[in-house]
Amino acid sequence: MISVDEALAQLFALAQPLGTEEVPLREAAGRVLREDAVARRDQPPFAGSAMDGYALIAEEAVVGASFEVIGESAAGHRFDGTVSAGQAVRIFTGAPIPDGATRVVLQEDVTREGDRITLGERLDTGPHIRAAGIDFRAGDRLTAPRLLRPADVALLAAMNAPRLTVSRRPEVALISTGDELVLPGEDPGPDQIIASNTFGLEALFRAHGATVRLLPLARDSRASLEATFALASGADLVVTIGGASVGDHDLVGRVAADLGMEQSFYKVAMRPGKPLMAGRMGAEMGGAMMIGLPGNPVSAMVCGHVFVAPVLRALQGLPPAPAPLARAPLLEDLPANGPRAHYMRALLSPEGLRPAGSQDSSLLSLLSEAGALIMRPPEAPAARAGEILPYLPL
Ligand SMILES: Nc1nc2c(c(=O)[nH]1)N[C@H]1C(S)=C(S)[C@@H](COP(=O)(O)OP(=O)(O)OC[C@H]3O[C@@H](n4cnc5c(N)ncnc54)[C@H](O)[C@@H]3O)O[C@H]1N2
Ligand code: MOO
Repeated sequence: MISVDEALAQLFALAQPLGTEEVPLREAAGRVLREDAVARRDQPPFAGSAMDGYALIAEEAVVGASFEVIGESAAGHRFDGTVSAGQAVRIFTGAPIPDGATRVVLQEDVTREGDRITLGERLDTGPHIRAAGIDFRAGDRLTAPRLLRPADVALLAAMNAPRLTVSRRPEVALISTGDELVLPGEDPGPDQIIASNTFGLEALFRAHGATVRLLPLARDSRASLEATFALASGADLVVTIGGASVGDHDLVGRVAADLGMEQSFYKVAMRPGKPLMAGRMGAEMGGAMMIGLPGNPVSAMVCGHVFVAPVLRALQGLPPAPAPLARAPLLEDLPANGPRAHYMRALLSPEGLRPAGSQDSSLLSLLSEAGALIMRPPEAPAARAGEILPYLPL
């Protein structure tokens, strides 16, 4: 059995970054930028007003001073003349500052009669001018690789970058195994259950940028598994669920080996998720990376968060890194941990982390309620309420 860190290192060794494609800006959120985006212009491209008011010469802005309003500068429509002594230009937020003006006085701080304004008692210090290029300059870069968030998309739009080079989406072939499984909406027999983590994992993979080829449910026979594996051909990553343990009907490892899978590891010192396996499929399967998840629903989902999500990020060209952990206070004492890393389902509230009463790896209701997996390293000593513990947000 290897440690979680070793398993991740071996997975990252298998996960070589995929190729790239160009997408329009509107489809860039959630994708990984693979080539630097370069600003085509300064932002703002001119010195602009930060307020609605009057542009004038800063030295003349004293309480009681009076000015002649000689024109208007609005966003998109600059004032073409020059502001001289005793003059002001009506100006609006985002409008270019007219030549000669060095300050904007808020409209709340003046009284206006016809074409004249007089500055009132509560003048602030201004100048309410945004210099050209304070946000970014032509030639500035948003550097790759980078997972593009909505704020990045706004920045890229401002940089006038209408198309971006991003990673191709990894295609995951998802195989669920088991004679007991039926699909949601079907009529299960008395000994059957609904394939569940299949759909949780599909959602998780898609949230991490993948497209998912959802393959038909494979039965617990060599023939069915082989036929289903064949349908995975050409995918970047083959993920199986179930059939990973030591039972007579747990055939995934054996069938994958017969299909030329070169195994990197089997079994990780963690719970849930111990019977995890990974490797690379044979040439006839395109040499795709393979991850075999344990079937217990919580185990499969936990392994999805701890291993598959980081792999999907690495495939898209982000630096290999474990799932990011957060920290929060523990609300109840915890006993010492055993030799395997323990990912404990816990309720996350503003006060902190309350471990779920049962840690049975079949309980999806508890996983759904939990906002966090408390990360207990192997042999962690007992933890007291109030201690700050690392957790994986769900
Ligand atoms: N003698 C031992 N038995 C078991 C061990 C062990 O070390 N020695 N490990 C246990 C652990 S830990 C786990 S985890 C499970 C993993 O077993 P498999 O990967 O072989 O999974 P299955 O046996 O196929 O299924 C387990 C459980 O999960 C349900 N399942 C499977 N796929 C789905 C799905 N897509 N959606 C919903 N539920 C699914 C399945 O019906 C079973 O109830 O092995 C332990 N046993
Ligand atoms: O590791 Mo199993 O994944 O404990 O239920």
